[in-house]
Amino acid sequence: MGSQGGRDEEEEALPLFQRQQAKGRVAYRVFASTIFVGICLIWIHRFLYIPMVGEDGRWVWVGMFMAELCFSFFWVCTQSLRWNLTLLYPFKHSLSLRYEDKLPGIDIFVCTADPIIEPPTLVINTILSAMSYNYPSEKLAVYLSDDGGSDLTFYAFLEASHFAKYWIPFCKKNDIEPMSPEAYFAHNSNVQDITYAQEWSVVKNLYEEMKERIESTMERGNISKEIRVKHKGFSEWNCNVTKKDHQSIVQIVLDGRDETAVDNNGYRLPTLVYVAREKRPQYPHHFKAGAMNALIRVASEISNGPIILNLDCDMYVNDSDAIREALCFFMDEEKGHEIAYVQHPQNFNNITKNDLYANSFNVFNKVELVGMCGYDSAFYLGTGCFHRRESLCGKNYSEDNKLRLDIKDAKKNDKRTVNELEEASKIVASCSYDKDTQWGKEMGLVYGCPVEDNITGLKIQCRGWKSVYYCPNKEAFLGVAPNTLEVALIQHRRWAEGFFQIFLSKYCPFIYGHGKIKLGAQMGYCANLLWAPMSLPTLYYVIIPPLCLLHGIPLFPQASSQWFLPYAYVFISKNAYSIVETWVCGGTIKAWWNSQRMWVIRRTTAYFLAFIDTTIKQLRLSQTAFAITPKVVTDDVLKRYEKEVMEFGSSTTEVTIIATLAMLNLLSFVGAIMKRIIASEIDFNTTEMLIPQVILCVLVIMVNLPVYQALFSRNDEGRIPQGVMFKSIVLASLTCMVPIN
Ligand SMILES: O=c1ccn([C@@H]2O[C@H](COP(=O)(O)OP(=O)(O)O[C@H]3O[C@H](CO)[C@@H](O)[C@H](O)[C@H]3O)[C@@H](O)[C@H]2O)c(=O)[nH]1
Ligand SMILES: [Mn+2]
Repeated sequence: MGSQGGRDEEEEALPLFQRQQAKGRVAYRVFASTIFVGICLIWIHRFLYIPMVGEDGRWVWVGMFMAELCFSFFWVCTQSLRWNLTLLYPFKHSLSLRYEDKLPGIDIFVCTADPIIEPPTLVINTILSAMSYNYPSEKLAVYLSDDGGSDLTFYAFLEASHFAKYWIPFCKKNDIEPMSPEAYFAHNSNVQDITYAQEWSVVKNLYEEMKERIESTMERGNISKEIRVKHKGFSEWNCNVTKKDHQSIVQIVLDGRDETAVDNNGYRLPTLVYVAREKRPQYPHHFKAGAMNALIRVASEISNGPIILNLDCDMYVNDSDAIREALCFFMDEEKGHEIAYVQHPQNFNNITKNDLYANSFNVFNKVELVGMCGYDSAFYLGTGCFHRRESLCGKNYSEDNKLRLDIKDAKKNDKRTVNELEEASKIVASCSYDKDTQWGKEMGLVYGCPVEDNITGLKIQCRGWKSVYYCPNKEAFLGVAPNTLEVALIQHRRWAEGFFQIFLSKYCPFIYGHGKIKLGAQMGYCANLLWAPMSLPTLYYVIIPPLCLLHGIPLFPQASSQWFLPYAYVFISKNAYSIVETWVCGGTIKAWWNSQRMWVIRRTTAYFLAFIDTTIKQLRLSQTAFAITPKVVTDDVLKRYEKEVMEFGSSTTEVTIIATLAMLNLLSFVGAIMKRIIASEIDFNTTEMLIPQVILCVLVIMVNLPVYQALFSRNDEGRIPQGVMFKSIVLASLTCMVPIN
């Protein structure tokens, strides 16, 4: 007994999580410093060798200098993300030992916005996975916000609530992971394990049948009379309900307080609530931020869990212990009370081997976010994030927040009936509720920005809270990444636009965060916020050097000069480092190459268009819409994605820019060579001076190989349309004829 007590005390003294600085920091800092020296030498060279007035290429030279200054500044910002890598390790066993009977209530929020773009089967898989956590069910409440206001989604939701009674005990008993039935059955199509083979096939059949019912209802496009009579909730959908115009709908489908609401094994079920907040055309609904804020208020009426987990509808739960791990941070006796949120990386279950569209965020997840955590200012990424309700609702940090997590029981004694709770919730979910209040300003997620997550995270940190980033070996959540170029660019355009808006607003981290968050964190934020303006130097670099090559104007020191060294050193060492970084983070070399292509494409298209949009909007002060990323594609497109063939398809501005830039580099290169061949006298001196531009041009051409294929040698639907091809050739040729000096 005595020794047992001693062990407990020892155990009690231990923290619930540990912080560790990554190895190799000193080596990296030395390396980065050498690059910085190289960059300074480049500036000196640019400055000393500006062509004289009247000499060829004076202005393009100045332009190169400016572009390089931008690249340098941006590079310095990205260094802050690598300077101070800090990893966190939670101890979930200590948590169970100390707090198993004091675990707080958790509210899980799932957002969906459109039954076509985000099919209900996808949504309910997320819901079912969230209901099946290894966590006391009566302490879990799962809320779905349906901005599509669709009875089809509601129908699928109801089906899920029935199926949950089989699925949750099945998961808990057999330690099933991932807890999304779709993902689980896709990966385990054949069970050998005899002990639960029978149960397995029963559950699988139930799932398949449910899926079929939902899908056939989706195909029909409306809810049949037989189904309608089965639940009172359907009466909310009368003929006046449209996506953009309807009353609040709140349906508590499962009530966790109800001790008779049990699964097939007799265990309690989590609370399950469907919410479609009121929408009226004359009220702005603020997209996802508005949806989240409505959920915060509705949940405060019903379960009021002190911790909120926020998930996008396509992000299912992959690790059943993720809540417990997150709680280790919040419940740590010494540091826990400072932490506002615990962000997980965004991982995806549909990334191809060589990550064709650079969607995996490998380096971002494993390096840059870890770097932000070093400043206690992890980004909020909008999904896969555990929030402390108080900090999300606008509370400032103060020392005496300590362990306020067990306010959980406050709602246990709530004697209101389900009906009364629903009515109270409808009021807080109405569209006029947050008009002229602090919601969207100081409370909840911030309105008016397409990257509501980033700006909300920044605001929380500036209120004094810390935030942590936790990247476990086993992914806690898995989502769906865009699998066409178009969608990938839509997403990046939205982000770049939102980021740049933040930079230009009063929330610019250097001003707003000054004195509130560390300088490294301010710089880290800006490494994202400056995506859009970084398109300009990038465009300059892929347009001007090839044109100057064509016109015989050298822009770099000749290869034999000593000034060439800093250019070569910076270029080679930076890229070599980035290859190693990708590889260490688990990517292939080809993935790195693909990411270079996407880097050029994103910057010259999505970020550039975002730059223009933002600039125009700054003048007109209009609000940006949130373009939802579609999550399903046709089989044809999917096949090409799996074979890693790029999908260009339609004649968008983006594709035109991509094709034109590729053609421009090709034409300049070929033109330059032809000129040298035709010219009777070759001036070896300029030829040598042009070598760096030849290298640059060849690299751009190589990285664009899939673009040339899509222009000239493919005939599937994903190729670049002929109209775009002609347009790009004409545009590129015209550009080649522009005189340069
Ligand atoms: O009016 C809206 C629009 C979107 N959503 C939901 O927001 C989520 C994210 O939308 P999605 O189209 O999938 O955008 P992504 O580009 O994948 O989202 C990333 O970027 C967003 C910010 O731009 C973050 O909010 C997301 O969490 C993050 O995953 C989805 O669950 C949507 O259902 C709404 O609830 N209401
Ligand atoms: Mn998404």
